Parts: sequence; structure tokens; C-alpha cells
Amino acid sequence: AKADIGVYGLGTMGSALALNLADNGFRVAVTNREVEWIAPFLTEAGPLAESLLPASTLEEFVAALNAPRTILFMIPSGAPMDAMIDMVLPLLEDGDTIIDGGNADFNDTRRRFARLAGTGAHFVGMGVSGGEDGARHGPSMMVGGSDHSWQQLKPMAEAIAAKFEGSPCVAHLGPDGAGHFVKTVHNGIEYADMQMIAEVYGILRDGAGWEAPRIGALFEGWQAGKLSSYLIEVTAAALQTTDPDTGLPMVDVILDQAGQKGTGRWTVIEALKMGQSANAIEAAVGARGWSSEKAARELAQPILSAGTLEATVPVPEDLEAALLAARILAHAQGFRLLAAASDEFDWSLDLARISEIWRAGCIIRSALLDDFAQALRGEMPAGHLILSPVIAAMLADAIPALRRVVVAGVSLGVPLPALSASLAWYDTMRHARGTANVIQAQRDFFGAHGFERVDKQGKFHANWPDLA
Ligand SMILES: O=C(O)[C@H](O)[C@@H](O)[C@H](O)[C@H](O)COP(=O)(O)O
Repeated sequence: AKADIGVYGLGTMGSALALNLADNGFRVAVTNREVEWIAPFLTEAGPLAESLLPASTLEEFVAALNAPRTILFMIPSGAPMDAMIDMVLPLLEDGDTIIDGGNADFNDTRRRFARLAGTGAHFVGMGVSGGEDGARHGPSMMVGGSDHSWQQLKPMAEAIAAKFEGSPCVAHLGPDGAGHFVKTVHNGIEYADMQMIAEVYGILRDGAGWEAPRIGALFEGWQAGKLSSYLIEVTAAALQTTDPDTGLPMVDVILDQAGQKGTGRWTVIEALKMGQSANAIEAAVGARGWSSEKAARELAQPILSAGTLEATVPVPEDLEAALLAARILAHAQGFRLLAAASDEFDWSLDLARISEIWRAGCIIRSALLDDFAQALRGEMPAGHLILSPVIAAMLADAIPALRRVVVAGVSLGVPLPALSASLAWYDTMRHARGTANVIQAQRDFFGAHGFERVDKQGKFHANWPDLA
């Protein structure tokens, strides 16, 4: 019998998804650029190998599939995907669908979707979140493509997806790049969340002198509360892990230089293009950049005076509430971006549905996402999640703690770029009368850029004094 779906690319995510599909009763054709990867993969598959149809050429791979064909590519994003489309397109027939399941730039996905439009074949951009374990046992998936492709893909995607109270964490979110854009913003929020957790760790390590295992135990305790989430869970476990070589806490032997593959950066770039600022996410991307300057920081430490002030380290309850407030604000910025992009690209994104499919399987899965889903279906003044009654009330409870933590961090000289950025956004939104009037005055003063007045319609210039 032919295969229900093909998986091209047997790297970490591709091989895990292929096994997940086979586990759910689908026949899966598999192939890889380096064909020598196929045999070890089949061995590793054990009894599931019965549902796997190995192919050593692209032609053989395509021919092994039931029509209309569904082909999932799990390959590096960018040029390799364009090269792959060039090779596979001539082998496809009307109604066939090719899916890019990598972390692609949604601009590329929109271009590829348009390229295949009218060829009879369909292109899908699908964001897959959850890492290797998620891919193997239930990821969260964000699909962008045609209704035709979704109908073809839906039964398989829903079967392998993570489930939240029985509901599959996968949805068809819109056409062309909608799926990959939503995944990119997911990653932007992931960056902010990871950074904020690291900042709380920094306050306890550098402010209170706590050892990693003690901080890990505290975080583990937070799993019982509103911060319950995958990222708190993995951080608590990581902080309590010992390095077998040295006997030291594992995190104490890890170099403090964070890598990044681009999705966080893309989130920030797209936000700025749309005149938005997701500053909590920007701060997280920026902090990864700063972390790469290890040598400069080592030089700077003895040179730059601390200039710290008297302050007490916040109590654990305040740190928990502060992280909750900042997490809400970072997510709210992410949903703001999704709403802006939905308008910009005419995607009609269902923000509540997005929050729902992020409740399980993905890296940012947390107890809060169910609250957000309900709030996003309810009253949301100005389309702002933070103004929905439930979320505004949660913030009202937690913001004082965030203030105390930011004040303490600033006083103690502990860097809190993401926690403080989120608070700055909150305070900016709270001011009906902001300070951009002075920006407008400066712009008009030095560049005659003009301004609007609070009391009359139209564009105006002022007769600024001559400084000469
Ligand atoms: O949702 C996920 O499963 C992860 O986000 C996944 O996509 C990957 O781990 C990121 O690409 C890491 O991104 P950085 O390497 O940029 O941290």
C-alpha cells in the first residue's frame, strides 16, 4: 500500500514527526538528502518500521505516496527550501501539497505560496513547536495554507498533535505565511519568557547569593501556581542538575553566551515594520546579543563602577508575582503583533484559537494561555489583552511586585532588561497623556515635521524661537 504522507528530512524534528505519524497509524514514506541516514532511522524505529516506506530518491519518494500527495519537508529554512521546491515541483500533480515544517521566515513562505498558486500544487507553511519530545509525542502546530491543503492534512495533524483536555493543539490559522508568522511570534514570546526567568535567577544569584539548586527548588514550587509552565519546569530541573564532571551545578559550568537562530530577531523586525514595539521581546533578543560580548564584559566588570544603592532583595513571593506580571505583558505584546499582522496581511487570525493551540505541546505552554484564550474571546477594549477585565485584574494584583523587583534590581545593579521593559510598556499604556508631544515639538523645531494639536483638526507648525 502507498503512504498517506511523506516526510523528507530525518533530522531531530523530521524523524520524531515521522515516528509520531507511524505511531498514530499512518503509513509514512521517508527519505533524506544523506540517504545513509535512512537505515539507522529504520532500525531506531523498531516495530514502527512496518509503517515506514523508505525511499532513496526523490522520484521514488513521490511515487510512494497516495494521491493527492501530502509531503512534509523538515529541512533547514531559507535557500534549501527553494532548491527543494525546484526539484520536487516537476514531480507533483494537481492537488498535491508540500509543507515546510521548519522555522521559516514567513515572508519566504508568502512568496512560495504565491509561486505555487496556479500550478495545481499547494504550499503550506506550518510552524511546529515542542522540540524533539513534542514532535515525537505531540507538538503544537500552526498551519498557513489553502483550505484544500488543510482538509488533506487535518486528520493526520490532529492525530499527532498535543491534546489539551482532548482538543488537538493544531489549527489552520490563515493563508500563505500565517502559520509561520504565528510560530515566529511564539518564539519571540519564548525568548522574552526565557529571559525574564533568567533575570529572576540573576537577582537571587547576584542579589541574594543563592546557589542554583536552591533557586531551582523555588521555581519547582512555582509549578503549583499561576506560573505553571514548561519553561519554569525545565528551568527548575536544569538548575537542580549536577555536572557529572565537576559535581557543580550544571548551569554553573555553562558559558553565559546565548545562541539564537533568528526567530526572535524576525519578531522584532516585523513589529517595528508595523510601527509596533514588542519591547519585552526586543529586550530578550538584545540581551542575547549582549551576552555574546563575554570578553568585553570581563574587561568591563573591574572598570565600570557599580554605583549601586541600598536595597533589599525581593522576597520570593514578589519575584513570583513580578514574573507573572511580566509574562502577561510579554504575551500581550505578542498578541498585539498577531492582531497587527492579521490586519496588514488580511489573515483574520483567531487570536483565541492561537492561545488555545499553545496550551499544550509548544515551548511556551503554560496555565496562563487558557486564561488568555477566554479573555481573547471576551471584552477587549481597544483590542488590547491587558485591558480585558480578567487580565487587567491579574495585572493589578501583580504589578506592585514587579515595581518592587525592578526597583530592587536597578538599585542592586542587577540587569533586568526584559522585566523593566515590560513595566515601561505597562506604564506607557496607563498614561492617557504621554510625552510624545515633546517629541513632536522637537521634530517640528529641528525639521519642520509638523504636529497635530489637541484642540483643532489639521497639521500645524509652530513659530519656534530662533536659537542663533
Ligand atoms: O517552538 C519550539 O519548538 C522552539 O522554539 C524551536 O523552534 C527551537 O528550539 C527554536 O528555534 C530555538 O530558537 P533559538 O535557537 O533562536 O533560541
